[in-house]
Amino acid sequence: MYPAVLNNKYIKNPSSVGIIPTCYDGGQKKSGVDIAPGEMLKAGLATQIEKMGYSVNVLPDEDCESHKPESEISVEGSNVLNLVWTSNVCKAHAARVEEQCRLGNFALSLGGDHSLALGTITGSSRVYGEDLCIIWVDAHTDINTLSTTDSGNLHGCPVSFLLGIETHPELAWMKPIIRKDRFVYIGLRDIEHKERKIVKDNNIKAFTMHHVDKYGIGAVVQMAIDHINPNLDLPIHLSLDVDAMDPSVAPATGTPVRGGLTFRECHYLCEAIAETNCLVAMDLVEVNPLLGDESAFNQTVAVGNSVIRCALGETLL
Ligand SMILES: NC(=[NH2+])NCCC[C@H](N)C(=O)O
Ligand SMILES: [Mn+2]
Ligand SMILES: [Mn+2]
Repeated sequence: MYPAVLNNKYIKNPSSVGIIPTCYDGGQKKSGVDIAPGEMLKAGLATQIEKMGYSVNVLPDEDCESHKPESEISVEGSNVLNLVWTSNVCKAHAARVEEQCRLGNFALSLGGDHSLALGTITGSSRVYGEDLCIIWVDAHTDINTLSTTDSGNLHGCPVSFLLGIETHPELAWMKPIIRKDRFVYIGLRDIEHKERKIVKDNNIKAFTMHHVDKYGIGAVVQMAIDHINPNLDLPIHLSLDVDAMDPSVAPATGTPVRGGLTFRECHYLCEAIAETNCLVAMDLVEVNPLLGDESAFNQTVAVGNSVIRCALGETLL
């Protein structure tokens, strides 16, 4: 079932990277997040990764328009938008992530908004099962349910579905769900009231920016990894929302929140996760090149690409 076996466990340090672009923007309302994968590739992402010694396979962009239903469903007691469309896109994306993981390739998903994680993490969990550990790096918890979401934006909801806190028949393909004790947040600083309760009631480990200030990023990453994967023998999927970084570092994003990770803190975090040799998949989401001026755009695309390289093992020396 596993893509490859080393020491009776997972392949470590895959030598090939599958880049899976899905230009989806229907999980929120600002246009532009869908052009991010193209811009990141145009800025040289694939060649940069090849230069690190990987073989790289860039998959075609998913045709999100073809997944648009003729009509959307409405959910009682919820103002959720684009449920069917998001489900269709993420289901297709999950199959592509699953395939890359089965081939033993590092599955690198480029979004799109963070609703795409409904697909990215389901794809890797089909291969790695309940061993899969998730590190969710974000300003936001993205753990609204269909009834708690005020915005109706599904990019604020994927975690509740991934952890089995929320379900809907339309998303019944999302199996298996992720173990709550193998999920950890880093970088939080904008959590809605109802989300706080969900995080606490479900005992989900969370390192906010308060913890980063108090302990430093080095200790926070260590504690996060110790929590989900103390023996470093389980596969890790990193879901990185660029808004985890401070808006001065990654300005071109739809829901910026001040007080975020510095340039080095986010790079260090990715370097430290790479050092575990357990990383099997990564998502880079919420870059919106249309928000801000040209320099904000270039800066955000470049920082997105550089954190990806760090997660793949780029070092300073
Ligand atoms: N992936 C993101 N940027 N999510 C932002 C979510 C913001 C807000 N909590 C909402 O539910 O709409
Ligand atoms: Mn966010
Ligand atoms: Mn997010």
